[in-house]
Amino acid sequence: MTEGFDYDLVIIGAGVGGHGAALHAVSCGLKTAIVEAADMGGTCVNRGCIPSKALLAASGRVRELHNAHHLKSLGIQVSGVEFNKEAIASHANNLVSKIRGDLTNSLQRLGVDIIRGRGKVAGQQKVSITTESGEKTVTGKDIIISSGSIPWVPPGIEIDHKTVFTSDEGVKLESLPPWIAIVGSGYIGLEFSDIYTALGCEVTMIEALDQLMPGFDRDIATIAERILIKPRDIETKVGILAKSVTPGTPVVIELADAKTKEVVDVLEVDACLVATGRIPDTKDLGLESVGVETDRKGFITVDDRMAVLSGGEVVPHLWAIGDATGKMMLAHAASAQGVVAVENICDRHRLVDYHSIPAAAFTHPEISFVGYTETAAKDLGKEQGFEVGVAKSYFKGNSKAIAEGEADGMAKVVYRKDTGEVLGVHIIGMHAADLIHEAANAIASRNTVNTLAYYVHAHPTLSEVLDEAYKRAVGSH
Ligand SMILES: Cc1cc2nc3c(=O)[nH]c(=O)nc-3n(C[C@H](O)[C@H](O)[C@H](O)COP(=O)(O)OP(=O)(O)OC[C@H]3O[C@@H](n4cnc5c(N)ncnc54)[C@H](O)[C@@H]3O)c2cc1C
Ligand SMILES: NC(=O)c1ccc[n+]([C@@H]2O[C@H](COP(=O)([O-])OP(=O)(O)OC[C@H]3O[C@@H](n4cnc5c(N)ncnc54)[C@H](O)[C@@H]3O)[C@@H](O)[C@H]2O)c1
Repeated sequence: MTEGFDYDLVIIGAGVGGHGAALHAVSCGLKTAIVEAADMGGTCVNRGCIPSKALLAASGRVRELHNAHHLKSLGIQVSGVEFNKEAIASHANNLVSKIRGDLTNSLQRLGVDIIRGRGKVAGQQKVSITTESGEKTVTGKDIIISSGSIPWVPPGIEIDHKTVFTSDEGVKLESLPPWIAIVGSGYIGLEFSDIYTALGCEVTMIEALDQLMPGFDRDIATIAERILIKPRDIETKVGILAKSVTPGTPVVIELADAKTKEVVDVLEVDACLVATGRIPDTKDLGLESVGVETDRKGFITVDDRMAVLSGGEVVPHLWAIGDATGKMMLAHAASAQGVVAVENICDRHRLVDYHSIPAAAFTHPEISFVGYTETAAKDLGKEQGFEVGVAKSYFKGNSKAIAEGEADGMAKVVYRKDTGEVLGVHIIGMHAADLIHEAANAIASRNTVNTLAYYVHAHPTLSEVLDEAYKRAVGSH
């Protein structure tokens, strides 16, 4: 332990980012404390990844069992499917309690001091904490801020947490409204439309930009629309802004043209889920005590070592990770950033390689990607003077997918034509979220399609979809 300090490292926020940083800090021999104002595990464990994936698992089964045509093709007949909303909600809730308990125990077992209360930077290498039993100050040689994010609700939208709500309430599955509007077609909008339609709700999806799923590769978004939106009970309103949402029975939504802002229609629905993005939870963190200002949106500015910057200069011994930095609002990115921050605290130079961090939407089927979209790769190619190649392969040509009767989907590899380096991979199809890691590792090691095309994949597996795409890229198939 560093002399003169209570701790080597004090972490503010025990979400996935703070947890990942704490585990790595202990393995590096740092005496560590973690400060948490609310629920251990933060957004991912309590209101994000974990409960939403539990709901997707249960609702996905319901969808599958309702699909008589699909079951019949496998020789199966099911006479009626019943589900209990409360029991599905309990499955999610029980999973949250279990993972939160496991996360807390893992910290305790490793000797991390958990301090319950609201932490605040109180000058260099000092954190003050408002606890139930009063104010307490601890010193740390280094401080990591991992305070996370909260839902962003656009002006004009009123939340009553019952008829108009965000994912914070959505994951509790308190109601199954017959007709629900979902504002936003990003990750949360997509995943919840999957849950609600599987459980029998009618959905109207409202997206302000002129494309659904604007963050995804265009080919993937087109297929996603064909598989995940069109055949389901989902009406879409694209290029349309939810200008005002008023809670009640019914919920009243004023729809405006996103460009002119003029009201074009009024919707009356049973409920509304607002999934319009997230903002950093960085207010009242005492950053001014060390001369740090957040950016315009409230994110803490950091370099790729995760050191906090003020006016472009590194603030000594202060680090920030996770959603609060806005670099990539994903759980695994937050904990990877935590590991990188700790490595640098230990004087081992390490940078976050965002290019190789994968992302996934856990819809049925799943969508996943890593690296550049085709459009972004082509822009980069123009700038740097290289040509971009694209190779696609389809689940309908994959024996395992056909055996499962789930042969809808595509894998797309985007690569440099001159060197063969893989720039991006995009998959939609069965188990896409698991399949992406081979591509993520390939990008992390800057591997090329020329090498990857000769790696051997077990047969028959879904991983052969990617194998096929690499082989097509080099023209061997
Ligand atoms: C519905 C939903 C589904 C999601 N699904 C996925 C998914 O499938 N995969 C994925 O990768 N990501 C998913 N995410 C995103 C993921 O949850 C976040 O990227 C992740 O939680 C960020 O971790 P974090 O540690 O930065 O912040 P958080 O998890 O937000 O944790 C921050 C913690 O800091 C605490 N805190 C804040 N201020 C203070 C303070 N002053 N003092 C003490 N404590 C403080 C908060 O109480 C909180 O517990 C999902 C998000 C949502 C909303
Ligand atoms: N599987 C996962 O990894 C996962 C799942 C859920 C959430 N998350 C994380 O949570 C974050 C938040 O998710 P999200 O879906 O809320 O945000 P998002 O940024 O992915 O999508 C928000 C969408 O809402 C639209 N929008 C904003 N205001 C609008 C308005 N007034 N009317 C109509 N449309 C409007 C935007 O154009 C955008 O397409 C994501 O950035 C993601 O990092 C990840």
